[in-house]
Amino acid sequence: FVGRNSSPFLKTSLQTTVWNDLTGNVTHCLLQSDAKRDQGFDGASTGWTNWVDEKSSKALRDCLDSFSLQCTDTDERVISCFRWLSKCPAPAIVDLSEELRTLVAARMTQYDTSFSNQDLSSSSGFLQRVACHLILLPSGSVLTQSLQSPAGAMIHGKLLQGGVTRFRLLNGRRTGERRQVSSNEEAPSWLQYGGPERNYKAVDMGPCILMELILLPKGLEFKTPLGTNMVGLPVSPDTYLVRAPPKNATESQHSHPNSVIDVSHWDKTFSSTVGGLEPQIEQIIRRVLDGRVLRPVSVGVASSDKNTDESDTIDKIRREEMQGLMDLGLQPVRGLLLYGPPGCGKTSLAREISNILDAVPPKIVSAPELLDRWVGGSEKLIRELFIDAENELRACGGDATKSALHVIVVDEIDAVFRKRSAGEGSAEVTRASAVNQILSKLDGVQALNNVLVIGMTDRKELLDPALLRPGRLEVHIEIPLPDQQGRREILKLQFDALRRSGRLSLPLCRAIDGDTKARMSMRGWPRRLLRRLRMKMFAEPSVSEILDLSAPRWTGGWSGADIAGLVRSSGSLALTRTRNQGGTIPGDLLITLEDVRMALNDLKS
Ligand SMILES: Nc1ncnc2c1ncn2[C@@H]1O[C@H](COP(=O)(O)OP(=O)(O)OP(=O)(O)O)[C@@H](O)[C@H]1O
Repeated sequence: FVGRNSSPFLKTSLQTTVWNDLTGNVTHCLLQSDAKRDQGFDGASTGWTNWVDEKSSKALRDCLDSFSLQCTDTDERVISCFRWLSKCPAPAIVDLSEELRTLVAARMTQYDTSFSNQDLSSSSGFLQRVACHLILLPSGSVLTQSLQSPAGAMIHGKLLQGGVTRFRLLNGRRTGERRQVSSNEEAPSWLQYGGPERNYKAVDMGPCILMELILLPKGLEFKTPLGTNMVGLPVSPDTYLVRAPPKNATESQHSHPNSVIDVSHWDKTFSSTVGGLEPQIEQIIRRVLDGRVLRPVSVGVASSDKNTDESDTIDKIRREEMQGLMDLGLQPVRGLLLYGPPGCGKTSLAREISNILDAVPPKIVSAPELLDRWVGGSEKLIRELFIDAENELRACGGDATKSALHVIVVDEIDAVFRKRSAGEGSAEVTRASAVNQILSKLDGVQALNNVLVIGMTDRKELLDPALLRPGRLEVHIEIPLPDQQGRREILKLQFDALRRSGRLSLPLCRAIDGDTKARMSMRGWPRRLLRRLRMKMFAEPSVSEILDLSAPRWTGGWSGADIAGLVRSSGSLALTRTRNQGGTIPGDLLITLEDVRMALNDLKS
């Protein structure tokens, strides 16, 4: 796409190709609507929306419908800009109004010769009635400040990536909610009118990008920027908005960058976010990831991003190696199932895998979201999950080695993809056809090799056996309750931020690390015997007894989520104590072993 500082680029490339139709339609819509208003349909007197010429507004939306956001260049700057757009870390708006106005001004000369590019001051009133921006929302987020346009403004919207729920705010309450997913042609553009505040919430299935094109009635002008959400592009803004590629798009147009990923540190990256799962991580790397992205020929060379020649060579070697494996019939794994008791880190691990693969922003959905009450609705939602991968594979001429990897994470997979039965209830029929749909996408006639599906469940036994067979979710990895060593690692991870900011007392730090010296010492055995006796007599343990928090006596049978709960509970107890003692949070907050002991009692009772 094009940002503020990109005028030279905009003038050379976009003017003639990409935006031509759009600017033509914008200009036409404004002029036609003005003419309608001049004929007496004054918004102020007959209702604000009456000034709009519906026919030209519909033509403008049809034009928007054919837009999609794609990276069509192999230039590193373009790619990084594209990645930033689709992985924007916080809700943001990229303003494109100036670019659009320049093009509309050029267009206007065709209608009116007094409207020249050199003298925009006379026409600025007209141009100031047009605005266009991209709204970027990370998964599940909303704009920090709602948007508001004057009553009567025409707001044309188009979803370009992900999913969104759009709503209005009336007296602080959300109304008129509409949900839309997917960035393909099936997500139609919409028209809404200004007046009340509006906002957007990204559906929890990955980052969302949408475009708003706003036209104001005569007499109104855009003056102020769109508030605190506004940002500029952080990198050279040379990524473009293009029309959907023709079906026979050539390979060179869509050669997706196969980024060089150094996988030699993956195990360390994983273990910095999830604890106690080394054997499982080792299995995932060996059985799933190694076959996807090959280990670098030389780590030293691979990490030197600047040297493009060397990176290209490595990329070439990787592709050849990947192609060699494919020729031998060694297809990469397309599906991974993580199963085990709740709260043991399945979701955290899946998120980590999809982040590490760093190809296309992962789509993360909860399976119940895929159930739709309308006939064919669930199948459509499932197809939409795979549509980007399908489009890219088609653009690469069906060669998966040239396509980026698309990761799809489906949580609570048992809610939908359970064993099909002969039942004839409508819910059963919907579920069965949803299962069939995903089966065909994973390993049927429409199987996609550029996809990795990660399913998660607490109830593996409920899943349809056809889904679990080799070729589909073929690697099954159990994420069990952590053992003592695992609990110690999770405790260290969960307390890590507090420890690094100096908020943990020394005895607590020792108990987290497991005071092995004290445990192993034989000298203290009479005292230990006394302690055990006291434990039998009094229900509550004393602080001095907690030498190792990971010991079965304290946290035996706990999951990672339980341990995270213990940390939260201890923190809030310390917070209350500090406030009651008149201390300040930045200066005096210290979590002690006594806080943890009380939290243990609370959680166990
Ligand atoms: N192995 C672990 N290491 C670190 N933190 C963990 C681990 N397991 C769980 N947690 C903590 O527990 C929380 C919940 O974990 P997560 O959602 O990954 O579990 P889950 O197995 O997917 O549960 P469910 O099956 O109920 O969805 C995480 O946010 C994390 O804080």
